[in-house]
Amino acid sequence: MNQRKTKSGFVAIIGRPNVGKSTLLNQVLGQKIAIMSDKPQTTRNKIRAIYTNEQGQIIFIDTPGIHKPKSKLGKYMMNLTLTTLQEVDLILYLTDVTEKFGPGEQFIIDQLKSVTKTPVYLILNKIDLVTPEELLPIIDQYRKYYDFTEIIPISALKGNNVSTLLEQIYKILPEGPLYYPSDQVTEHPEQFVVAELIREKILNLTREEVPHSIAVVVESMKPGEENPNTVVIQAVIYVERASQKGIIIGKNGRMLKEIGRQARLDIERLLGSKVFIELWVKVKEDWRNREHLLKDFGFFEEEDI
Ligand SMILES: Nc1nc2c(ncn2[C@@H]2O[C@H](COP(=O)(O)OP(=O)(O)OP(=O)(O)O)[C@@H](O)[C@H]2O)c(=O)[nH]1
Repeated sequence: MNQRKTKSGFVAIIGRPNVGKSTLLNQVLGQKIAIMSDKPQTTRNKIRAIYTNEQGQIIFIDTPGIHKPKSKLGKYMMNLTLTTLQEVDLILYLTDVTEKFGPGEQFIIDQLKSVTKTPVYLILNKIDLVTPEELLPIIDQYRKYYDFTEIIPISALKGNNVSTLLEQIYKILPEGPLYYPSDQVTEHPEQFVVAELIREKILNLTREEVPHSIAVVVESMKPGEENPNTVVIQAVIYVERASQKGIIIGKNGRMLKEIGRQARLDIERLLGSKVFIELWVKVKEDWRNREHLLKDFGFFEEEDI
């Protein structure tokens, strides 16, 4: 058979918190796999989303973002991100066109200059919120600081120009095999996605009262004993202080129940089966700064695997 050659490669998505990285991944894949929230800094792990079409396969790496690290965990994540950027085929630097160019963007560009020869596409997101006249000076401003291989304005939310972006990505990717089966959209085990969905519900429902430092660990995910077509999930929500535990549990357990209910609906959609969730809340003080705890939460150096 005369098989057409496919292209494939790894693409890192970087950008300041809240610029729309998760929204873009979800738009590309058409399903909910990366966490979305209107709060900054909710993506902590590398989420790999896998897009396959007749041209080939794009493996997206959603990095935790580049910013001045404040804690040990922050420093760790920053190193993880910088190492990743050396290894990928392309970097998508996502920015929010409604935000003024400031020190945050300058910091990212400085890092890009110092660490990598990987081509960088500047992706100007949220163009649905500005006029074309407003967009041009923004493009000029970014051009002054860095020689981007491409500059592509999109709206991740509305889907504008996202197909152009995909074409431009394929343009730069080398010929290569499909690394993953074509129906696979994420490399992470379902457990990770489930934990992220629960975390998303907590952040959305508790608003400003609970910090992003909470962690969710799915301890088990098994078919139900009575009905094997159902899935029973047991997960622990880790907080830093007892007061946060109170907020998450809520009056008469109402908040925790609502978190579980909303997460269940999303997870049922993800897994395509009926789901039961049991949630616990535990206090682990100041886990951000305790190295030995990082491993518990799945933060480890690549060499350790
Ligand atoms: N109007 C508009 N809003 C957008 C667009 N893309 C993302 N948003 C909104 O911006 C907010 C942040 O989007 P996310 O996708 O969570 O951002 P993120 O970069 O993944 O954020 P972190 O996970 O914190 O790094 C959400 O409220 C999105 O709905 C867009 O193209 N247009």
